[in-house]
Amino acid sequence: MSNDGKILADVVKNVHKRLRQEFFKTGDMESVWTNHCKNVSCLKKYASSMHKLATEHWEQLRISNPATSRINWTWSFLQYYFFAGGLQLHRHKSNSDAEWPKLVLKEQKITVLDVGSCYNPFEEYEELDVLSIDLCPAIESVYQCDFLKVTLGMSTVIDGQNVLSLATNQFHCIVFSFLLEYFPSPSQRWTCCEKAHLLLLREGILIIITPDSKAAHSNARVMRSWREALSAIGFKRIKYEKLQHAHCMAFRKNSVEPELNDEDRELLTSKMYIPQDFYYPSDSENDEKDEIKFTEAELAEGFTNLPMFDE
Ligand SMILES: C[S@@+](CC[C@H](N)C(=O)[O-])C[C@H]1O[C@@H](n2cnc3c(N)ncnc32)[C@H](O)[C@@H]1O
Repeated sequence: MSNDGKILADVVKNVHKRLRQEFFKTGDMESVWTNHCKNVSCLKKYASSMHKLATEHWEQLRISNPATSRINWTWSFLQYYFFAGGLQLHRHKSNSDAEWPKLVLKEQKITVLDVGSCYNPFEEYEELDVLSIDLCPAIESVYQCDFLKVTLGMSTVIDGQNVLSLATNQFHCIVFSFLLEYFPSPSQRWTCCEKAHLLLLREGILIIITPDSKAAHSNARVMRSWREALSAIGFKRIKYEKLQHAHCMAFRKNSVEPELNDEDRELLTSKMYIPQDFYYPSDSENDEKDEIKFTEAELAEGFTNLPMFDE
């Protein structure tokens, strides 16, 4: 394994682990998150490590084996849905009422909100009009924004490098690529999904990509649980694929926001779990459990160092 890749992956993994430890110890998500957001040096180190890991290490795998890439998968799904008849097919399948304002592209561009973008991996595609946001951007073309806290309103407001507010019913697509497992609490994951629903145009697409090097069936229950939760707010999963290192899913916004009471919300939130929510993260930097579950090749890529892998 390249030592550089391992060091970078450890930085990423340890931030996730520390957040989970803090949440386990205190049970107070709000203060854990506030303190995390104030820890600028940690956020910056994470951003530069993640950027380097993705562009210098994972990119090599993308070149040698394009079918492993979450970026390629997303782009190919978006082409199918917006340019090759997918939208029309799913409109027909959903028996939608004719009253829906039809989803149209502006100047043949798909408006994308990439949440937790880090280094703007989708900017390479001309057909995408991407607004990339991150808690701590790794590069200038990504705007600073805490998606958990940002207000949603009538318009998107950007002040310098900061996004202050996001307009509802505006985006054709929202991307959560390796985002949800960053959060130590299911309620934060659920907040993100509810916000995505409000921000998307009807018939728009939420892409969720979550890391996992194991066979598809080993975390099938988790993926099914997420699908059930999202379906309750009008997201229909229309595509699922297990890549070598990730679950890739596309959810279509089929309906407007349903009325949910506190009880519904609590149940749906609990469905947004990940396996590591249920155990205390060990302090050991080189937990043996991590090592034995994966092949040499996976370890070499550093993929095992993202959370879904170290349950
Ligand atoms: C594992 S990285 C994924 C980067 C990129 N999306 C990818 O697929 O390579 C997770 C990113 O989510 C960002 N993030 C975490 N919480 C966030 C929040 N509340 N709002 C915006 N970005 C957030 C982190 O700063 C980090 O850059």
